Amino acid sequence: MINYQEVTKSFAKTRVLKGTTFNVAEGESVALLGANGAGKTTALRILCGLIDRDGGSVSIDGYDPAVNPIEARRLIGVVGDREGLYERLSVREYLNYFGGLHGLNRSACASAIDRVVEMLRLEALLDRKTAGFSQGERMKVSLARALLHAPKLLVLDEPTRGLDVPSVRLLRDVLNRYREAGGALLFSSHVMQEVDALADRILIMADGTIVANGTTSELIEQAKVTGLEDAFVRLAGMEDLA
Ligand SMILES: Nc1ncnc2c1ncn2[C@@H]1O[C@H](COP(=O)(O)OP(=O)(O)OP(=O)(O)O)[C@@H](O)[C@H]1O
Repeated sequence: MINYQEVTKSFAKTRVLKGTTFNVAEGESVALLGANGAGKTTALRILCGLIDRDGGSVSIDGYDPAVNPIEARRLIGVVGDREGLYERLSVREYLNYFGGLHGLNRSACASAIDRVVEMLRLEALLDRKTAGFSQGERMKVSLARALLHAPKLLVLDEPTRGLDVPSVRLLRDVLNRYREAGGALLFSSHVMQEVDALADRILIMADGTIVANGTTSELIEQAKVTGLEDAFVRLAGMEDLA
């Protein structure tokens, strides 16, 4: 469903992506690991059509997000590193607004909101304005927005950052239910436990390229170590820093 080929991107004179290549199949869950500044957010933002790439090609079910952004965004739900809530809107108003942007009519929007509210246990927050929401509440609302149009692929940038244990468990439960319904996931993370629990396959990013790609056990075997964290450190070339 995702075909990401030889993508390049620079900011001023800094080359961040130097030919990044990976695929994600329909219904697959893939984690993107990399040190701080490796380029994970940049790669995900290009995939979602939020910034332009310099070179290479990106396709989501045949749609290039830079050329067909509306078609591409219909297929994906995005939970970014900045949640982008509108603080003057209540959760209900916010979800209604995004339902409208996705072209859902009034009744389709109402049932989509009911579905995500139930899934994320948002009932008590529904008529509150989002100003002052905690990190966990903000994540839930972002995820509700991302799931509203029942996308085939969810893209999440460090989804558990700043979350307490119950919120992480709720997130994991929602993502597992989404996957059971056939959805694909691509998420970045620094938390090995979460990667191990959620990903079918792991991509390790270093110096602007994907340097390793495999299941947890394949990466451990390739690195000749005993755990995922050690495999990550070795394959990402960070042993001198660790
Ligand atoms: N808009 C921008 N302007 C200039 N430099 C940028 C911009 N966005 C990202 N960068 C730079 O690109 C590099 C990669 O950043 P990116 O956010 O993609 O990394 P990351 O792997 O997501 O890191 P982290 O794990 O810390 O979130 C960094 O050196 C960052 O400073």
